[in-house]
Amino acid sequence: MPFIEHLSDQDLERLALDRVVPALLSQGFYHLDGLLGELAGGAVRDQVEELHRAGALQDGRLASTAPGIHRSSIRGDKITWVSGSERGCEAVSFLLGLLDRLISVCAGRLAGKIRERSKAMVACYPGNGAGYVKHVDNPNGDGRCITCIYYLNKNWNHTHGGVLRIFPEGKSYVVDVQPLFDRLLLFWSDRRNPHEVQPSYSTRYAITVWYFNCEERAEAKRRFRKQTGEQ
Ligand SMILES: O=C(O)CCC(=O)Nc1cc2ccccc2cn1
Ligand SMILES: [Mn+2]
Repeated sequence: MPFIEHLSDQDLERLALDRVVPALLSQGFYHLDGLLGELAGGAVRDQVEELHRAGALQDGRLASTAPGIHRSSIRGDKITWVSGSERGCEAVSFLLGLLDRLISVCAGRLAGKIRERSKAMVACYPGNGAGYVKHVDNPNGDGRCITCIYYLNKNWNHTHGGVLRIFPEGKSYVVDVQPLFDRLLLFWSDRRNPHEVQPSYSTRYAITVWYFNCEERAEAKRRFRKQTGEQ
């Protein structure tokens, strides 16, 4: 089913240059509503729900868990990684294509070469009060430059919790973002944007991709090869 092109190339360019880039440069984060529209946004949500129903979402891994600390007290999401080429992920692929177009226009105005990204991480907080403790996505220069999160939750309100709270570095205020349907949030992945997911009391779906700064990514790979003794 061909999706209605909700955003033309010109719309995307205007969005990138007039809103996303200025916000990233001045505040370090930006969110917008109505990215895909009801039809395509709904199709993405249906495909993510189907992944969940099919049991494709597993407990999010942790780098390390201190003995006696149960993982879900740190990170209660269930995730899977998709490239978008999988059967049943056509709408996710459409979203990723749109994000790639948006970021490539932004990249022309931002420092560093931003040309690659991660696969898409599809995440579900099951609504049992689990969240994700305050953390920085890229604290040590692993190459991740921009975090893009697309939210899928219809009829979400404050009683459901699940707010993404950003603690912008060096600022006295916090930024609360509700995980609303068809909402896109972008922020610098490094120490400028520690963030947490507050306890969620309803099923909370999101898709995250990380865009890489090529030089930082290449340097991180060199460091990794040196540490692991590979030539
Ligand atoms: O769903 C949201 O609003 C954001 C949740 C979130 O921060 N997820 C997340 C998930 C991660 C998975 C692997 C490595 C680093 C990660 C950092 N952050
Ligand atoms: Mn994060």
